Amino acid sequence: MNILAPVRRDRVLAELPQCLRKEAALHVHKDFHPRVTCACQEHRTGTVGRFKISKVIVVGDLSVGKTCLINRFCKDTFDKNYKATIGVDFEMERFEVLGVPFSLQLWDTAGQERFKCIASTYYRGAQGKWLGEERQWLADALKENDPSSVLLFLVGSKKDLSTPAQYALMEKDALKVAQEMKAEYWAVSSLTGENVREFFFRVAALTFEANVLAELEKSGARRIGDVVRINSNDSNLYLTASKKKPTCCP
Ligand SMILES: Nc1nc2c(ncn2[C@@H]2O[C@H](COP(=O)(O)OP(=O)(O)OP(=O)(O)O)[C@@H](O)[C@H]2O)c(=O)[nH]1
Ligand SMILES: [Mg+2]
Repeated sequence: MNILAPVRRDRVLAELPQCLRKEAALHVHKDFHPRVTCACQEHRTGTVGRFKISKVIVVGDLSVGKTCLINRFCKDTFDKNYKATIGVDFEMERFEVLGVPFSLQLWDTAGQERFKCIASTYYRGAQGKWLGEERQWLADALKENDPSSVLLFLVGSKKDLSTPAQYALMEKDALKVAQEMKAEYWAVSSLTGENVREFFFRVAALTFEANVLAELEKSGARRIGDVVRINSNDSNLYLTASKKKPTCCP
């Protein structure tokens, strides 16, 4: 029985959303990895789409706009009054990627120093992150995770506050920082909504892709969709038999 409400039509991804700047992107492929597309077509995505929920942790200095960014995407609202986040909040967002349900838990942490210790306990198991200028955030957040399983995004906030000339100057530096951190660069405005949806869709898509690839890797010889036959008369109790040969995967 499916007790979940259907995924909103505006959270459906049929194609890979593109990066903002090719110079600082996690990858620049036009489409999802062919193994991922194939696995989705053949319903071989394992725990992705069933139980798995990916964690996205938004970190950065106080008042840089973390809460507003999440609220613009999740609730399409914007509050010009600043209310500091205390500890940590979270929102759940459900997507459908290549026909497979996929959930992201968006964790909104406090930028204020005195709440930082609370936030750091939530970093564990995170797969996507957003960072302000302070690089200490990156070090703290990565301490709790295997860096190879984390996707990093460096987001410039409040784009509406700069003139195009000011922005162009800032972007040059930001791209350099993103390259050094091996992060994908984005610039958004929660006030106008510019790039907010594009950014979260890109996060969802790349996280989904990485999860499915990891799942396929894990299944290895035991391909997702195989059946395990148990025969008590057999000295070799566990035999795996492939139900269906994949048709399009290498
Ligand atoms: N002009 C403009 N103001 C913004 C934007 N995003 C956030 N702000 C303002 O910046 C202030 C801080 O925003 P928050 O989202 O609360 O900041 P935060 O990073 O969550 O702060 P902490 O919870 O203390 O860590 C608020 O007054 C917002 O209205 C934006 O895109 N443009
Ligand atoms: Mg906040």
